[in-house]
Amino acid sequence: MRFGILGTGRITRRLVADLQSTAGVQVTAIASRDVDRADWYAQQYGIATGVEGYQALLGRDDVDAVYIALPPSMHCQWAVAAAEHGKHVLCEKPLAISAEEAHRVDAVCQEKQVRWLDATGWLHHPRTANFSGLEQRGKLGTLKHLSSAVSFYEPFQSGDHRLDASLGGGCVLDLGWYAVGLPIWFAGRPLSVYATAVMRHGVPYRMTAMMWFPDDVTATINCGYDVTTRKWFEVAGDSGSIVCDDFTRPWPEREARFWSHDRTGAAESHSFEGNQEQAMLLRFTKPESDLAIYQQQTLDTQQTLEAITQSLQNGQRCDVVFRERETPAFSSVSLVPAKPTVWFLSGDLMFGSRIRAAAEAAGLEFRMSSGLPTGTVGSEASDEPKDAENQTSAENRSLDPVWMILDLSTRGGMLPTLDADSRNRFPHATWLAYGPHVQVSKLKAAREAGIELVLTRSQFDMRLPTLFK
Ligand SMILES: NC(=O)C1=CN([C@@H]2O[C@H](COP(=O)(O)OP(=O)(O)OC[C@H]3O[C@@H](n4cnc5c(N)ncnc54)[C@H](OP(=O)(O)O)[C@@H]3O)[C@@H](O)[C@H]2O)C=CC1
Ligand SMILES: O=C1CO[C@H](CO)[C@@H](O)[C@@H]1O
Repeated sequence: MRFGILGTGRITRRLVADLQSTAGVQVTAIASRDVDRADWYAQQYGIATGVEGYQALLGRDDVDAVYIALPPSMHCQWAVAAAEHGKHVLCEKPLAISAEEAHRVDAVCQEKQVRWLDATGWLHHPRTANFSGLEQRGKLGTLKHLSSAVSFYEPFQSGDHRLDASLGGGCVLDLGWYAVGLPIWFAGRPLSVYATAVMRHGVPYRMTAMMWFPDDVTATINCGYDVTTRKWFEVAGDSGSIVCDDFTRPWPEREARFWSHDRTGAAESHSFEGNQEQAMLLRFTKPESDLAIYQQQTLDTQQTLEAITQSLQNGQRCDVVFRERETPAFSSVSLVPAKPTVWFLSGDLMFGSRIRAAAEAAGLEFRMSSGLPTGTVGSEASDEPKDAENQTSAENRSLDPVWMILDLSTRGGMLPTLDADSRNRFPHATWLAYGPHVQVSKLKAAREAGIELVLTRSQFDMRLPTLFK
């Protein structure tokens, strides 16, 4: 994949090297507002072309994908413009400055059939799959509380966008992206948030928030610009905890690490090699790798940060109202033989990673979406060209759900749409619904809707390791 870069700032300098050292990736052009700066960077980093202005880069035939490394307020505009030019979009975090903008990026990329991902590196470090996988998760017991803290002492350059509200500045969108993203990754979508901030330079300078999740899971987070460098989290269950002190990026010259604790204080230390940015780039550029779980994480993080901002403004605890993706990840055309798939209807990324592990252990594909996929299985192949750009969507279309798993704690629920018609679209699927044992009426409604297997969360938990075998 041939990349063009928008912007010549601090993060660009770091990511160019990762782009240039990732297999299958080339950097062919870099654009700046100032042509001399573009040329200087091109020469300095061995990039073929320096381009004046971001728009000119989008028109180039030697660019398949853009890396957007601009201030946050410019992300949506340039991500949408890139997608409209048929370019894949790798955008720096935060994806946008509002949930509405983030969903616009998602919708346009889906419509134009280009891939998108935000450049949150830690999600792709090999360590992350380990600390959120079945084995570590099992040691926690039932999840209860999460904490995270991300800060840097005044990491500014002159005229820094972090201190300019009109450019999307402030620690909420910047460092809160990591601190809030962490509990979402483990616990799924929060129900509500409460936040308070120290304001300086017209932007949130230090922010502390509380988050509430289903099943009485809670989280406390802190981020800011006037505290020393911290990038830690603790995830605690009723029988153990995981502690990590470098989750956003390993400390320089040290391996990535975390510790698992049991209730007696015995700690096991884990360390990992790996370059998270290269892992992210490989995932982004390989057509067969599914980005849906990361895109959902992005959209849910953006929505939660919006509720945090609302709480800062009105001083109240705010519900987080999630909107679903406009264009579903599954559509009606099958171009290649369908692959048996476990489809998880939920926003719970943590549980999703466990179901993925169990599905993959049984040789099944895994997909997750928060809305019911549209389309049918095994419909006629279309005359759409099978070129490289279409491979990903073709691959997505060739899935045959053999399990449809419905998380009843998903907000709004999906039962009303589970009529016979929608179920008939997936003729090979066994339907399973699960939810907290206290949600008696939801479990009953699922049974009445004709779902074959209705389980409490703990029953599902116990059956999961062997369910698909
Ligand atoms: N993933 C990660 O680990 C990190 C991510 N980031 C994210 O990357 C993005 C960029 O951050 P960073 O590289 O530190 O920012 P910089 O200010 O260093 O660079 C931003 C670049 O955007 C361009 N730009 C266009 N318009 C403006 C404007 N009005 N003001 C300032 N710059 C402008 C400039 O390039 P030019 O003039 O050449 O067009 C500038 O060099 C942010 O969203 C940030 O959150 C940042 C650090 C780490
Ligand atoms: O994502 C980021 C990671 O660290 C930086 C501090 O140097 C942040 O400000 C930045 O935006």
